[in-house]
Parts: sequence; C-alpha cells; structure tokens
Amino acid sequence: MATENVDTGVNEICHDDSAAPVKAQTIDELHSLQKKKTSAPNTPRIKQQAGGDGLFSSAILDQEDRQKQQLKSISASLASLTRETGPKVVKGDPLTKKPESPKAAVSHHQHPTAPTVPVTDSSLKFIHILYNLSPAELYEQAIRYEKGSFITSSGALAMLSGAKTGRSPRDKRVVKDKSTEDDLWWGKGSPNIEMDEHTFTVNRERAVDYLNSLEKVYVNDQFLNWDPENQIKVRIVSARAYHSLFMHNMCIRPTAEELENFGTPDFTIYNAGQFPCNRYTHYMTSSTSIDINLSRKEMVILGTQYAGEMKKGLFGLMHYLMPKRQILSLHSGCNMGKDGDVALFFGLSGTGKTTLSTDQNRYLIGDDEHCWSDNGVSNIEGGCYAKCIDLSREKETEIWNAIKFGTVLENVVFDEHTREVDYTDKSVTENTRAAYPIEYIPNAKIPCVGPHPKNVILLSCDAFGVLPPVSKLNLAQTMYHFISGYTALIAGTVEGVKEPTATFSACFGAAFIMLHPTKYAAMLAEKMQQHGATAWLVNTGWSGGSYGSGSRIKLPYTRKIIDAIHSGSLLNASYTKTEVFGLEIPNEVEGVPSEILHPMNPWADKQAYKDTLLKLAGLFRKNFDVFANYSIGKDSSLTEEILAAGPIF
Ligand SMILES: Nc1ncnc2c1ncn2[C@@H]1O[C@H](COP(=O)(O)OP(=O)(O)OP(=O)(O)O)[C@@H](O)[C@H]1O
Ligand SMILES: O=C([O-])CC(=O)C(=O)O
Ligand SMILES: [Ca+2]
Ligand SMILES: [Mn+2]
Repeated sequence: MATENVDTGVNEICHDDSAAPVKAQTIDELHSLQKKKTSAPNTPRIKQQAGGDGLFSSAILDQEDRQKQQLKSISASLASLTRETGPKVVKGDPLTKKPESPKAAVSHHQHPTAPTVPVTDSSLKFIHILYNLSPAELYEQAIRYEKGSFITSSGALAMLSGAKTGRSPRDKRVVKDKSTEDDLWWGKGSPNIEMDEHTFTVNRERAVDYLNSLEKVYVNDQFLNWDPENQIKVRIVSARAYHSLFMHNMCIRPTAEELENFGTPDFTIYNAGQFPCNRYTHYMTSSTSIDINLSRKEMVILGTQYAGEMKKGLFGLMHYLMPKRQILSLHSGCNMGKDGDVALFFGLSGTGKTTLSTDQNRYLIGDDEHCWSDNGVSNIEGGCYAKCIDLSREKETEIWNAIKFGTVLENVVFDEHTREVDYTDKSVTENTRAAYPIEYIPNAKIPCVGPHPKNVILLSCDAFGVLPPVSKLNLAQTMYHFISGYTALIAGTVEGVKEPTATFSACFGAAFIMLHPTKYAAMLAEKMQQHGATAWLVNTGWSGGSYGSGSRIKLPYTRKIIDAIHSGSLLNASYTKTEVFGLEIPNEVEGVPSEILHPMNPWADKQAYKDTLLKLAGLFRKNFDVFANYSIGKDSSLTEEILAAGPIF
C-alpha cells in the first residue's frame, strides 16, 4: 500500500515560504551562517605564576600574539639552511584564504642577519599552513586534491600510498656524528646505515625546498608517549592530507589547551615523500631516502609516500631517547585485565600484536609501541595500525567496527558504486591497513598506561609448523628468543607452494632499534626479574605441516591460549619438554584440542617434522652466532645461560 500525504485542504496555492525565513539576504550570507568560529585552539591563556614569590606576572598573550608565535615557529621549521629567512606563512586553505598584503596575519621568520629586501621569488610567495586540521577537514582536502581518496560504505577514508605499500628499511639512513658514533649500533646486522651530516643537509634542503615550493603544507603538532613525564612533542610537515590524517590518528592528539602551549617541537619530520632524492647524492642507493638526524632532532622523507615510515621513524627515535632515561622501548602490543594484570605481546610484523591485544574482555593499552619504565607501561602512540587482509567482522569485531569515519584505510579495494570494501582483495597490496584513533576500540584504556606486566608473550608466525602453539619459557629462553626475534612469513603471494623464509629480527623489531640488541635484552631481563613476569612463546603460524601442507592455527584457538595465559590457569598446567628447543608445552589448554598442542602430533609425516625441526634449529643457531660474543647485562652468568638456552642437537 502506498503511503499518501494527508490532504489538509489548503492545496490551491503552493507556498514555498511557509516556514520562518532564514536570516540571510544572499547565498553567501546563508553559507556564512553554517560555520561557527571555534574559540579553540587560540583562546587567551590564564595568568602564569611567577616562581615562588607568590606574585602573578601578567604574561597574558592575546589570541593574535599566539597565532603569530605559532606561525613564526612553523616558518622557522620550514626555513632553508642556505637562505636568510624562513618562508612567509599564512594559516588556512588557499582556496578560501587569499592574503592581500604581507602584513596580514603573516609571519616571516628571520635569521639574525636578515636583509630587508626579498632577493628571490621564493621569498615573495606565501605558503598556506593547514595546521592540525580535523578529520572532517582532512577528508575534504583528500577528496578534492588527492586522487584515489574515497569514502567507503562504513565512513572510513580509502587512500592510496602510491608506489610504495610498505616500509623501505634499506633506504633508511642515520647521521653518524660525534654524539652518535659511540652510542648507536652500527655495522653488520644493524638497521642503522650511516650517512654524514653534510648529506643529511643536502636531503633536508631538497625536502624543505620541495615543501616550500607548494601552495600549502600540512602541519601536525602532536605528542608521543602517554607517560606525562616522558612525553615528546613532534611536528610533522607534509604535503598530503593522507599523511596528516594518518599521523592525527597515530600520534597522541593534543587538547586545544595543550596545542596553545605547544611551543617548540622536540622533533620534526619533513615528509616530502612525493619528491625523490637525488641519486648523485652520496650514500643514496635508490630514489627513496628516510634520513634521521638525532642531533638536529629531524627526520627527512624523500621518495616514498608510505605513511608507516613516519610512525616507525618516530619509534626509532624513542628507541634512542628512552633507554637514555633507563626506560625500555618495545615493539609490542599491550592490554590489561579487569584485575589490572598487564600483558605484553611482542612479535614481528603480521604475527598478531594488534589482533591479539585487541580483546573484548580486556582493556587495550596499545597495539604496537610501548615503554616500560619504573612506573609501569605506557603506549607511545595514540592510535592503532591493523592489518586488514582477510579481515572479518566475526573474527575481529572490534577492529571491524573501528573502521568508520576518521579511519584511514590504506590500499584496499572496494566496490566502485556501493563502496563496500573487499578485504580479501590483494590487487594493490597484501599489506592493506587501517589506522584509527585508539578510542575507536570500545575498551581502550585512556590514558594508555598500566602497571608492570605480569605476562610477556612472544609471538612467532612459524610457517614451518614446528614450534608448539604455546610453550612456557624460563628467563634465559626468553632472552634467547627475544634476541633471536624469529618469525617465518610467506614471501610471495604468487600461485604455487612457496618455501617459508625464516626472518630473525633482534628484539622483534631490529628495523627500529638504535642501540645494540643486548642493551634492550638486558633491560628486559632486569625488569622481568624485578617484577616477576612470566614469558610465553606463542606460535600464531602453521600446524600439522609447513606452509602448503599444514594450515594456520585457527585464531579462536590462539585466543583460547591467550585467555589461559591471562587467567593464570596455564601456570598450573602439567608440562612436557620438547626435544631440540627444550620448550615446556602444556598438556591441556581449555578450549583447544590437545592433539595440536605438541607440534609433531598433527604432522602426517613424522620424519618430515623432524627434518623441518632440525632445519629451523640450524637457522636459529646460525643467526645467534653474531650475538655469541656479547655479554648481556652485568651478570656474565646470564649471558652463559642465554647461550645455552637455544636449540640443542
Ligand atoms: N592464529 C592467529 N593468531 C593471530 N593472528 C592470526 C591468526 N591467524 C590469522 N591471523 C591473522 O594474522 C594477522 C596478524 O596481524 P596483526 O595486525 O595482528 O600484526 P601485528 O603483529 O600487529 O603487525 P605490525 O607490527 O605489522 O602491525 C591478522 O591479519 C590476523 O587476522
Ligand atoms: O611499520 C609498518 O609498516 C607496520 C608495522 O607496524 C610493522 O611493520 O611493524
Ligand atoms: Ca599492528
Ligand atoms: Mn609494528
């Protein structure tokens, strides 16, 4: 039956002005009614207290002064090192804001010996600064200016990262200078490939000139680390709304008041990813370069738009800054139970940190980067970065539901009409990702801090299928596996069976560490001992055979294993020790078929199992050779124990 409007009887004349008229004379006036001016983030500040004498100094800055200071600071960030003045900057979108005279709301950062007459074209132009835009504003920027940006059916913003869909660790460079040459880990096995100060300056200039040549740049001022005593202020200058929204989601977002008092950043990223580096430049081996200068407190990105470089570049910085303060930085997820029991989840990319730390029964502290200090744990970030390949609503409900308005969806494929995402589609890359603010997970623990960990879970995706789904580790074994940092993912995605390749990445994150791995390992051992944490090795990879013949351990089983660790019930289980690796396997785990607990059981070909186990053991031994000459901590007996905690065959 069709619904009909009730006939009121007054239908002879059609009035289109029966409602109250709007208070506008023109369309432009009407539009101006739509937008309310926000007072934040530039509201006048309260008085500051003068030191100790009980008097108040009237250091009240008005809104205009604050704006000017902020712009001055941004101009200083964008200053070339070879010209006298920084660029002229103005806030706002060039489409809606046209500066008429250099006097209007413009800052012109000057070096002390600045001439007053502009001598280059660049000193005549303005750069529009899109400063800490909101997700809604960034959506509009992206959709208008960045090809490949689309709103998906759940409200997330699908974006393309360009030619690079993952990090480029071989293009990372770290400046070796007086202060870093002794502190940092250099040479074989180290992720820190050196570059000199001069070359850094060349690349910095290239990035800054590129950014200054644009009509507008995005600037994000944000924080790292939820521990208020050890918070770091970062500024990210970039040319894409994608980069700005990604970092908005991934770093800690300042309140309006915190932004007002932001001042000078502790570290600055210049992301000129659309622009390549120059291969005639010394140390450059491709058109991509990610350069870190710890003394200048700067990072330059050229030739890759993959946003994860910024996230992980800052993580590298924390791996340098935090240990200097006796704080351990960790490539781990972290969550907390109702009783305050904290668990850390270590593991290389794709082993399950995000998946397993996101747990409907527990509070999420963070999914990827943490600090462990004398006060407990703190998340470094303000967001999560989840793998989306084969994502399903049933298996990963919290992550599924977090993919909504504000979330960046990288490199996914969707229906061109309905904008439904097909999470099984690998057409662009297998490394599809969602970046969302941590509060998009309903049981996030805000602020993202917690007490000392009770359990330390080492995740390994063993595509050889020979490591047990779960085993308990003693301290020496924990250190052995932490330093080894093993996983075996499947290399290609081409048809046909592929051999698994073992990856060993010290501290489960060799790409990000700055100091020698044994420094972090010693700190971990000390903290675990001091706080009585128990460690577990969990294989989230294959069972019943290697990749090709066996299958990946079902996520619901892994979740049951993790539940038993959290509840403490696994501690009371009876154990059987394995050959070769000497791992303690529980004989029963609630909700998991006992047949799969010993890795040999589900293999049809027992000999193949034994051969594969020995093959993997050999790879472990070979990898650990490099560490055999290093002592871990002050206690030489621990070093001996660690060396003995590897496979025996
Ligand atoms: N048994 C299992 N345990 C954990 N994850 C599993 C399991 N089986 C399949 N998976 C899938 O493996 C992937 C684990 O990826 P996850 O995002 O958790 O990696 P990560 O450790 O956080 O890596 P990164 O540091 O790169 O973010 C997810 O896509 C998840 O669905
Ligand atoms: O950095 C990335 O691209 C994703 C990540 O978390 C990792 O690789 O550990
Ligand atoms: Ca993750
Ligand atoms: Mn990670």
